[in-house]
Amino acid sequence: MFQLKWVWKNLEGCRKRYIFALFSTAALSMMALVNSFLTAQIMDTVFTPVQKGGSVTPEMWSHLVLLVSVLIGFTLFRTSFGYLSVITYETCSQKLLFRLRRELYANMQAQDSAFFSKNRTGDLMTRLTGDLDMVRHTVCYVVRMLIDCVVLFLTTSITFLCVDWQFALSMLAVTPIIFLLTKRFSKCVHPLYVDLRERLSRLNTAAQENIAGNRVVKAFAREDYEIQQFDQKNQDYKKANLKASLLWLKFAPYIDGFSQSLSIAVLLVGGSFLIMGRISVGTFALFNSLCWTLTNPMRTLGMHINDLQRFFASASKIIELYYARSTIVSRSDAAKKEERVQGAVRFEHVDLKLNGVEVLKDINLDIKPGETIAIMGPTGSGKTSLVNLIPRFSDVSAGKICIDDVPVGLYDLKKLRGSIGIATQDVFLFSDSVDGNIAYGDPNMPEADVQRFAKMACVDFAEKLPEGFDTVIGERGTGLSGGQKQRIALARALAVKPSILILDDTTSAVDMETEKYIQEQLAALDFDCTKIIVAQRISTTKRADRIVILDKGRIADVGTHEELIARPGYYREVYELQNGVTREGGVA
Ligand SMILES: Nc1ncnc2c1ncn2[C@@H]1O[C@H](COP(=O)(O)OP(=O)(O)OP(=O)(O)O)[C@@H](O)[C@H]1O
Repeated sequence: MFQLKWVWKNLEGCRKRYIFALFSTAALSMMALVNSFLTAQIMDTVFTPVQKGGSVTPEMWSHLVLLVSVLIGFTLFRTSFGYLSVITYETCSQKLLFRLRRELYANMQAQDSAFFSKNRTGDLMTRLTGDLDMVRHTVCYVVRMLIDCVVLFLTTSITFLCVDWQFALSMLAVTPIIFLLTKRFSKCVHPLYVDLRERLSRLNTAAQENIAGNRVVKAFAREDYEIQQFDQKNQDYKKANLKASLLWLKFAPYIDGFSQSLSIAVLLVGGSFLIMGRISVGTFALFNSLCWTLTNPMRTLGMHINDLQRFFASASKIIELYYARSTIVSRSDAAKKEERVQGAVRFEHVDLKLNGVEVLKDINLDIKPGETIAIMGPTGSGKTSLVNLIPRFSDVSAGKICIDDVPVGLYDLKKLRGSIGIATQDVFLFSDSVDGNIAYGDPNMPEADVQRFAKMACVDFAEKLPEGFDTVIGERGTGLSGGQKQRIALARALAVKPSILILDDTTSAVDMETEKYIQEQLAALDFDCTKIIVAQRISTTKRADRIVILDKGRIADVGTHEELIARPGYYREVYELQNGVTREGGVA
């Protein structure tokens, strides 16, 4: 039920309209009885006397015309009112959908990397599409139908009881059985819909991963395997769907059967009462014509409860996302520094544990403003994890990191990240022009600046693209080589004129000549910038002021290129390996 409360909370701004829509549904359901009443009136006051041999008087004609006119007028009114009601439901539900989509998307933007590693993309997409649509469907249709069922059933029952309680009770006798069956069905179907929702999410995740990784699939010629895997998930989803539908089919014959028995009761009991003269033809016609207003709610209630259970399963998933809070947020007392960050970075006894795995241990490092630090170490030694701590992509488990002597946790997150330019190991470019990608951090960047940073990062190849810097690249755009993508990512990081520039293996796919040019450009930046460069190539690290060697999450050594090649250790080994130098000092 908390799901409905949450929906109500989010209907803020259109609650009055929604209440109007709910009441209009109740009113419309009650109005459904009026036509039958008017028909019964016509029968008892006009048709029956005539059939009994009475003469047709002018009063009868005028009474007939009046009642038929009221009937037509009322039907027109009911139709227009119904139209207004549906429009109100639609506008409220669309408004709710728009708001939820926007808030969920904004909340997702605020999540940290732990959230994205825990939640699969396909699952998040399911929440933002199918699950949200289920919420809209419920607000707009299911609730309306449920109110219609309940009000129609209650008004008809009360009317029947008022007109002839014995006749009414004979018809209502089976209703408790139907309600018990519906309740049982609702209880049984809920876990099936939770399972169905999970299988849909798995299916979407499989499709999304397959689309994203289609090149790997093709490279390993694993299309058949992938189709087989997808088929399996598709089968699972189909089975879960069938299971949920078949459950309704198990209950439906009983519910339908008991509902249909009402018409038999009308004929048997009503017919006997009519023959005995206990009730008029009009009363019989009223019970007969309103029989559907009792049977229909009972027959369809199960289906609407079916939908409601789907809603509960979907809404729970959305609410999880809606209330997900990142642990990495700006503190309320975060310093609102306006001035430019100087770029001094200090690690003090920093430990980092990720999912229980000790990734960094007792890191101590003091980086001065403007210094260039290279970080090197074997795969998995913690280089990326170390640099990720500076913009708070993750938070330290112990110790602290200060920028300009202020702990990173005390910075406003936007200010902190706005002072850092980062080109990550996995280059991601948006489906936008080369220009747009470079100016991502500042969409108002003058074209001259874009060109300047593009030149620094050697994005000269863009001029040869079909539409130059306006060529759309990224997911749906022109294909680029790994090195070209890295250069655009570097230009994007430089373009925000950061106080701290972090390059995580950014030039690994760039040729030596281009790399040399880029390094010269980085050394001559026209703004103050501390550079932290993760690299595996000696050609990249040798120009750094200091080189930090990481090993198994600890700092194993620190020194200049000359100092490190002078002593045995990881750096010298890599140097010798990359330069073809033998132990004895010769060239291999
Ligand atoms: N979210 C995580 N949960 C658990 N362990 C993690 C997580 N992220 C990274 N690790 C582990 O932390 C260690 C350091 O990873 P990191 O990516 O920082 O290494 P790296 O030195 O940058 O490696 P590479 O040179 O291959 O990029 C690895 O053993 C990795 O498996």
